[in-house]
Amino acid sequence: MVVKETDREVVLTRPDDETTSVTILKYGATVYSWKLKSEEQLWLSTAAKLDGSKPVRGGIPLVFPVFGKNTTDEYLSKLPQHGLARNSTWEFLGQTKSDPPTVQFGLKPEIANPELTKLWPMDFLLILTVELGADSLKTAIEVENTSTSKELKFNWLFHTYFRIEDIEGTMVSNLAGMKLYDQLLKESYVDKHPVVTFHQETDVIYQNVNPERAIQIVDKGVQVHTLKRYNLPDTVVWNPWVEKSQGMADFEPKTGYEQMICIEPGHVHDFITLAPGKKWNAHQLLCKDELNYQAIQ
Ligand SMILES: O=P(O)(O)OC[C@H]1O[C@@H](O)[C@H](O)[C@@H](O)[C@@H]1O
Repeated sequence: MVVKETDREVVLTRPDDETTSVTILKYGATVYSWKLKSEEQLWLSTAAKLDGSKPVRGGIPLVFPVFGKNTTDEYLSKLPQHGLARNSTWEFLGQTKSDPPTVQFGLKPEIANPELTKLWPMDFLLILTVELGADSLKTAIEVENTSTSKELKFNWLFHTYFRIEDIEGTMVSNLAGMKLYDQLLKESYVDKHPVVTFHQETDVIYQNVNPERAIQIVDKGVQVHTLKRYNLPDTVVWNPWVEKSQGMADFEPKTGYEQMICIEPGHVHDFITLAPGKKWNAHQLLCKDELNYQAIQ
């Protein structure tokens, strides 16, 4: 069977290749496993909670309507870090296409986490579409402002945890020349390094990354993941390294930071504002591609 639904999750398998599958937890509509020919592509903490008691540490948590912890907006500032989508149980809307196998999940205030919608009383409809290609995974989001009178102000981000072999042998390409905000230094500057490498905690937001740029994760000269984006101008690059991992109870093993890198495409530098009745769409495509070092224009 291509789509298997249980109370907790949905598993989508390629009809032509049962070793290629994606598993989506209804809580947060969180993709927490994507296997390509039996090989896991995403990192998931061994202490991740999959029982709905907290957002999943790993996979692809969804960040909406706010990235990080807001301190200025009247309503968004009341929400916890990264908003309410990853801590709400979504509705499984079913399979929408057989080739490539595609499923959808929906979230609206009536079913979202009531503790959180109380703090952020807005009208919205989110539709997440997950499409399992032969060697790719596309996650697409549509945000609709279902209010007839109020604007909807939000961030969106796919918090993608990629599985890698060894963080110190890994580099991320095609972000050179981009302006970034370093969340640890609290400073903005242009990244002049030809590639991003990792030797310590990293938490940066690249802004307005040209949509033509495919971000590539390269392990000792070999492309292991390629990330393409639509309508997601910013990219967060995060690795907690030693100390920060120690402080996260759901981050295990403690050496797990060596096998993960978060490359998170989003719209987070500023807010999207949707007029009543309007929709906004974006997607990320995780795939494999030739190594392509793109020149800075
Ligand atoms: O622990 P959380 O809420 O899942 O966040 C993890 C990280 O998410 C990243 O997106 C942020 O840039 C980091 O600052 C943050 O630490």
